[in-house]
Amino acid sequence: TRSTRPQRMLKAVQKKATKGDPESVISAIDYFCKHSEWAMNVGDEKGSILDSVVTEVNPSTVLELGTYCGYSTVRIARLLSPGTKFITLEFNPANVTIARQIIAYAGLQDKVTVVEGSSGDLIPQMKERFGITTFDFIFLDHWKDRYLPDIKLFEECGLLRKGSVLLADNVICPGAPEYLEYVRNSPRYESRYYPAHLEYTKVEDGLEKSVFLE
Ligand SMILES: O=C(CSCCNC(=O)c1cc(-c2ccc(F)cc2)cc(O)c1O)c1ccc(O)c(O)c1
Ligand SMILES: [Mg+2]
Repeated sequence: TRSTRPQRMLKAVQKKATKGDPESVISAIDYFCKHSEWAMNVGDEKGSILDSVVTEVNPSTVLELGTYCGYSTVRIARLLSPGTKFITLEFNPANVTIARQIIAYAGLQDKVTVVEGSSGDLIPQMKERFGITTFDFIFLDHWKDRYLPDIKLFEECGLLRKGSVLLADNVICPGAPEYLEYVRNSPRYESRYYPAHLEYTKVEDGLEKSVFLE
């Protein structure tokens, strides 16, 4: 049967990138998405903003929601200090299989744990299953209608501390209007919008960075 887009993306990485070199894996995926097939990776423009926020926060604990093929996982993992705890959640088992291979090709398999399941089920298990007390940095890039319920879940589960940074992709396209309204109007967050474009297009999109104040 016909291959899937993630499978073709993995093939492009194995063909074009250098094993153990995260930069070449990132470039190979961006090239594939620009010249072969569009895919919903955060991309190079928003990816550079992600890089700068991760570098600024220099987190000890990181959570990514929505691994997809592992592009942003590689972007984040390549910047982390040794000993950082990094967990990424993916709902789709086929994506988990591809992401693990792309992350391993970049040589970053020891830096991150890819967990299959839904954020709604897994977030309440973070403390007991992964020994997390709070997250220093969270990247939201999963179902856009899960951003708001999941940030409330982080609060309820006591997974945020004063200064925790949440960075949300696609707040304009496809959009997360309820999430934006919440973080921009809640006294518990200091929010800032980083304008950019939908990956590999000229369509307006951007990232919202929100710092937990409580
Ligand atoms: O990862 C998933 C699967 S949903 C993929 C989310 N991402 C998107 O939908 C997404 C979509 C677009 C886009 C698509 C078509 C367009 F025309 C325009 C934009 C762009 C992006 O950058 C995206 O991130 C997951 C689900 C539940 C969980 O609880 C969990 O933990 C994880
Ligand atoms: Mg996205």
